[in-house]
Amino acid sequence: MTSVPADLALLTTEEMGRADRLTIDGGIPGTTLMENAGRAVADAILARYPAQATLVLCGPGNNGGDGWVVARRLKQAGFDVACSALAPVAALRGDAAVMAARWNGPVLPFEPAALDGRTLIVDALFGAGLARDLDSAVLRMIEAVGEGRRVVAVDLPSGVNGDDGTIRGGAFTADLSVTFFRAKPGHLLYPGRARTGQLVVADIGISPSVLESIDPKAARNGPALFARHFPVLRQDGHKYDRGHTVTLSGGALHTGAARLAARAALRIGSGLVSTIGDAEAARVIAAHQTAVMVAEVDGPAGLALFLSDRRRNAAVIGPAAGVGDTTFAHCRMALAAGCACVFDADALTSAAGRADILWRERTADLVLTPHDGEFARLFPQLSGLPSRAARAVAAAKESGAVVVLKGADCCIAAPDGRIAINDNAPPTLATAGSGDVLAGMIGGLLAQHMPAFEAAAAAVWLHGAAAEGFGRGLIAEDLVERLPIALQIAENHLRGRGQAG
Ligand SMILES: NC(=O)C1=CN([C@@H]2O[C@H](COP(=O)(O)OP(=O)(O)OC[C@H]3O[C@@H](n4cnc5c(N)ncnc54)[C@H](OP(=O)(O)O)[C@@H]3O)[C@@H](O)[C@H]2O)[C@@H](O)CC1
Ligand SMILES: [K+]
Repeated sequence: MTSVPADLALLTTEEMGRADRLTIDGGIPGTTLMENAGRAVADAILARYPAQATLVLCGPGNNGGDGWVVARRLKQAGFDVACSALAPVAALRGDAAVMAARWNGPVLPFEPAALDGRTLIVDALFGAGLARDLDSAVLRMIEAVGEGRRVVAVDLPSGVNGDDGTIRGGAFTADLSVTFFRAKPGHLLYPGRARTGQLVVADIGISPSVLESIDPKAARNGPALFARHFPVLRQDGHKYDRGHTVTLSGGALHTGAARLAARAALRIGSGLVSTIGDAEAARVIAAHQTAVMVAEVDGPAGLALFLSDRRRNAAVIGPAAGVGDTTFAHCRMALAAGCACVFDADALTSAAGRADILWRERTADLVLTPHDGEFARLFPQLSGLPSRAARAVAAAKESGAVVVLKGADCCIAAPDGRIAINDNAPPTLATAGSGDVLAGMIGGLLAQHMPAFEAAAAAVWLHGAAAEGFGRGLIAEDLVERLPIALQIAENHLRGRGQAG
């Protein structure tokens, strides 16, 4: 078994290199893999675009090797094709040299003039082997390609770092990227994701069995990642089997966030949910809630007493809680009570500069849900890491918590190094209260005894699925009401009726 589901695995460039080597060592020649790779790109083009004047930009390594194959295959299919090679063809080595020798069409100098009259550009300059920033000759070519032409990237748009989606000096913006065997983190992480265009993952003859020894730690988030741990509704089940989520409210004028979180926890299946707050807040909450229970709880000591009932097994602290010592004390009380905790929003800001106390006092599952600003306050020492994924993984290792680094490419990281990258969130999710709903969803799944990493991954994916297709006008309340639809979509995926993943 691999740490992440084999179908959803994302491979770093080093891991992909191992997959290639294991396959070649297993008896499939490198030239066969390269021929399969080039054919897959050509087929993806032929399936989408009419015959047209095409330029294939070939780099000095095996990515360029794929390019010579694409050129030959498109020419065979009736395209008018020329190649332009970054390095002298005579200097090519290995499989790439073999494929270049099989090309019997024009090879133009690597100059912007080569683009004249060509409407389709195949970018086969660099893929997994990108080792440094692009030089001026390549940047000039990218600029000359401009926006009027269609770009198809082989493996990755040149300039995108496959490991983390960062850009090395500049990068092509592709309409279509065809990668091999498995997607790479850089396809899903911004800014790389914005350069990737439509992503096709092609089978080039590498057996999924190589993943056993590679044991990748990164995955695209999807139902298969959390299905095994998702709460099952038993015919003879009872609401008390499905946990009790507690969401802590801010003051009387700040109860909405905890109420949203509570309703989301209930919708996602928590058997019981309580929203608690001080005397004034409790009265406001009581005027709004029906299925969610309300309790008056005053201060950290009151919270400790309330949570001493072990049936209240998950707590969401932070939404509109207020920044300061009281919220920090609430976090410590929740940890001491031994329930699973979600710390969000003001809980995270309140912990800035003293978060190590929380990491030491953690007794059960803990999930942190920062956006980038909260993350920087909580983990200032990690802000220099090059990507959001790297920051999330390092923070999870440091805190012992599952870290949900929110954003369009939300990263969910576990202390053991696993990371799920989410890609189903529409931009409409960036709306007030959306984070409160997510925190409540995670709390509701923790209450149902789901392990923290899978609970967080499931909540993030369902949050995206709930928003998908709604369009403009989505508000946080809609998300909660659409959770049953999202749950149904997840079930359909798992029955193989939805899209892969
Ligand atoms: N392995 C396999 O069997 C299979 C691999 N496949 C394909 O191979 C690709 C990986 O091939 P790869 O490892 O040769 O790396 P690649 O991306 O071609 O670049 C390396 C070359 O670029 C150069 N270079 C790097 N950065 C540069 C820069 N900024 N500016 C200028 N030069 C730069 C670098 O030079 P060096 O650093 O050595 O000086 C080296 O010459 C992979 O993405 C997939 O498409 C498929 O065919 C399936 C089978
Ligand atoms: K490329």
